Amino acid sequence: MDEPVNVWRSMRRILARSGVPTARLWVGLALRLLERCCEILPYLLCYLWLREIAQAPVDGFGWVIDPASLGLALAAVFAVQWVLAYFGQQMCFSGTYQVIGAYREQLIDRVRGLPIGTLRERRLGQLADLLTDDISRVESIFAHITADFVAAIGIASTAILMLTWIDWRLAAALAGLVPLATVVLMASRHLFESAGLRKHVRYKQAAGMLIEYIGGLATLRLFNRSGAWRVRLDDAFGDLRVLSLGIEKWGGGPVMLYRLMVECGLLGLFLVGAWLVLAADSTPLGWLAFFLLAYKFIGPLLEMAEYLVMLRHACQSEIKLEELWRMPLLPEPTLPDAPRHLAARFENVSFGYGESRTLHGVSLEVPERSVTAIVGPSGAGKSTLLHLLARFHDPDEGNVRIGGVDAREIGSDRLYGLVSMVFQHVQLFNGSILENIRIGKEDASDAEVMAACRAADCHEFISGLPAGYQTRVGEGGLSLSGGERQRLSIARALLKDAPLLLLDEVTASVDPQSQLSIHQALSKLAVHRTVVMVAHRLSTVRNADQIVVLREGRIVEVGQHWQLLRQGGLYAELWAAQASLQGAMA
Ligand SMILES: Nc1ncnc2c1ncn2[C@@H]1O[C@H](COP(=O)(O)OP(=O)(O)OP(=O)(O)O)[C@@H](O)[C@H]1O
Repeated sequence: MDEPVNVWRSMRRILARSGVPTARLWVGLALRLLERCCEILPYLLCYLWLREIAQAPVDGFGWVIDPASLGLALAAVFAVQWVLAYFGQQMCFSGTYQVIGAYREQLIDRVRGLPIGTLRERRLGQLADLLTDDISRVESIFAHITADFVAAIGIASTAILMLTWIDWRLAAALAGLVPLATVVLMASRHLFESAGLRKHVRYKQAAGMLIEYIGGLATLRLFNRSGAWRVRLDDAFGDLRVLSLGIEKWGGGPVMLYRLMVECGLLGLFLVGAWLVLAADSTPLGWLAFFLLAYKFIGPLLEMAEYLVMLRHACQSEIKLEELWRMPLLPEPTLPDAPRHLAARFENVSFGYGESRTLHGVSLEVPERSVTAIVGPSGAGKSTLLHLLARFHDPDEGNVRIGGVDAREIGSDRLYGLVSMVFQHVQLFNGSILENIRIGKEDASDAEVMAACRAADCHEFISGLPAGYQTRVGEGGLSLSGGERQRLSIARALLKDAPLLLLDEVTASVDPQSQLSIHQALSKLAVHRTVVMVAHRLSTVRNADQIVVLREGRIVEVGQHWQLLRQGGLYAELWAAQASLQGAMA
């Protein structure tokens, strides 16, 4: 977040991003402005009444002397104020929710259109924070702070107008105080902003550490390292506390200074006013009215300075959301093309996540209805290669073709209709097992779901659960073992019945018994499909039609198991290493 805070720019961006008519919001704000302007009218009426009593009447206002007329006029003012307040608040709130509702919906749609790779890179917690906490801070800009800010402008300007009418010299001196104090407030802006940026960076680091600490707590405790980590975490949050105090100092300090300047000035003006009365250059009534109205002018101005600080805080959330808005979407073709067959092809593909390259000029044929296994040392780029096929990212150079068509030209809806992917870590959603498997095919009948589960070898364990297919899983539901989750995800993929199947280390974290049943389920899934799988355990890919060996982002060998063993290269080395490990463990 390098962008400096600019309240007006943030507000304009929110309104533009929401794309809905904003008339209701503006009318609501105008009504609230009028309501606060009316707050001065009772003072005016009382002042006129006192002038009548003091026999210094104002032309045209003789009627106020009659208490009934005065009471009626006051009642009318209160009624108008009440109506304005009621409709102003209603329209302000409904206008805000309309704008922010649309802003949120468009942002969620935008997030939906981000490349899957980008979504996987961002921490889910961060995204959830942005879409909940930051949006509600942005909402407060229009729902509360701007309305209060505008209302404060209303009352301050009416008060100064009336003061001008009563004694223009004192009013001019009072108004002159404000620009002076505002200069001090503005000068503090850059200090506040740089402290805000430092806090944001430190907050990101500390939040990342906290998530890591919670996620890895079991491991850290096993290694007796949780205490040491706790100290690191305390340090990070300690720094954050210091920076937050810095924000308060630079954010709140200038407001206090502004307040001090305005109040000292006011004191001076009261003394000058009193002196003018004594010198018979002003009336005691004028001085009293000035005394009361000056507070009505200064009070809202002091509030405005505080609202400005609140607005800046809220606009920092808008800037964070703007980063999300600006993330590039997955480009969609204007005229999507349909793949003509089910073979895939990498043509001189290079790709990197940042500055450094992960894949270098990879070329590979994946024949139709075959099983291709990708193996190699850790970090070689195996998963990245698979992800490019599912268009989690687009290559930096070269093309990925499916059925003869560049994956970029297929369009994501059609592409994801063609592809089923089973990951090592299975995401289960909050809901029943039935609902979780139906993600594979929304309109699948119960019988279809059960058939897929039988084929994936999970029908038996699901039937044994207390609520069977209605058992709730996911957050707050039943926790399943790695192998059970894996088989559910295979059932999901079977139900989807997509012709291109991508498997990313699906048996890496399960026991040998589960491995066996997962492999049996996968063999059923692989029939008549083009399968590309990433595997660490070479014994699981022995029967693949072709094995692709990657090292440091380059293909170094391609062939069948026996060919690669005979070749005596990297695959043979990896095979020998795994065999000796198994021998040692047996
Ligand atoms: N989202 C990402 N952002 C930045 N770098 C990444 C990202 N994903 C992978 N990498 C890096 O790219 C390189 C290749 O990663 P990849 O996961 O494709 O390798 P792999 O061969 O599948 O490794 P492993 O067998 O350990 O899973 C690694 O150096 C990894 O750190």
